[in-house]
Amino acid sequence: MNSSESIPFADRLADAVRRTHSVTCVGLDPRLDQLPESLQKLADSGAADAQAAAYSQFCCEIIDVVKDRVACVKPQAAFFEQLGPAGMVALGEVFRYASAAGLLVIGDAKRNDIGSTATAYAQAYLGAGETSPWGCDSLTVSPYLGRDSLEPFVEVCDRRAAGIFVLVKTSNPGGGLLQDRATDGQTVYERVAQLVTELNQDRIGQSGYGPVGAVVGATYPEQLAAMRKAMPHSWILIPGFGAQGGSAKDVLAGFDSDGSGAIVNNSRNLIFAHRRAPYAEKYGDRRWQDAVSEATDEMNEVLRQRFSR
Ligand SMILES: O=c1ccn([C@@H]2O[C@H](COP(=O)(O)O)[C@@H](O)[C@H]2O)c(=O)[nH]1
Repeated sequence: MNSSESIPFADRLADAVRRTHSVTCVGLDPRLDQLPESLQKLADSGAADAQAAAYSQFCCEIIDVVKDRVACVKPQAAFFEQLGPAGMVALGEVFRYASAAGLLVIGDAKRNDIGSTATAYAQAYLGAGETSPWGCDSLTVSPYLGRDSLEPFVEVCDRRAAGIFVLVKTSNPGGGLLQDRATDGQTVYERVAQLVTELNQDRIGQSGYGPVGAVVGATYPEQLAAMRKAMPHSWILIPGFGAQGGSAKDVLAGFDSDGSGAIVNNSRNLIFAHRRAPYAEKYGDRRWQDAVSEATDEMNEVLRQRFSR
């Protein structure tokens, strides 16, 4: 975990992308009804702790499959929180397992609050040792409470060589209701991007990127291109690829001219590949790990080919 790391998160991510030749981020979003049958059986009793154990095993097996294929994973806290305390224990297991496997961990919990409470969230997810049950390398955060709510996260990033991804232009169809509102000649998401850039100032590492990254959806390719230009020193986490309709062509504009600066998340279409064509026919439920492996290789390849054109 980041506790013993002194290399900034942004530089570690750049290294990991270079080493793995992959910009894929595997989203760990376990859903009981989509798990392979063998794991659904583990949760047969319906008890939260049995389901949490199934989620933990599922995610850890995925980590085993993808650890040498991708730079990072993004466990989605919601699916674990849904199970209460047992789920949160499982989430911690997944964070630690991924980290021990050498993957960078992006906790997707979209946290934030007023400054003093934000500090507690930051220490919880990005802190180290006894102050942090989670110790992720980075965390998704909401900008909605303003600059003073983001600063505590940035301070913990400075101390722990961690990173954050601020929600700038989200992938969901309804995000525009607030994010696209224009005031003082700019949209809300453009203003958030400006804030991201301001917070990164004086924090740029050797890779050319700072600890304050941004979330911009693959489902808005034009805005993604504009956001790439607006935040030249931020890593962009691009969700919305695959199940939400985003394609390799759509994400291209999120990258810098040398192919760096962005990672593309795919959750359902990778981790439940055994349920969809062509992998369902080929591997079925019993060889679900092979389906994850091939789907991940395919995503890597599709993105590499796009860059080489
Ligand atoms: O704008 C956003 C921000 C976060 N997400 C999260 O990413 C994954 C997407 O899952 P898929 O199965 O690949 O659609 C999920 O955890 C979302 O909460 C997002 O989709 N859009």
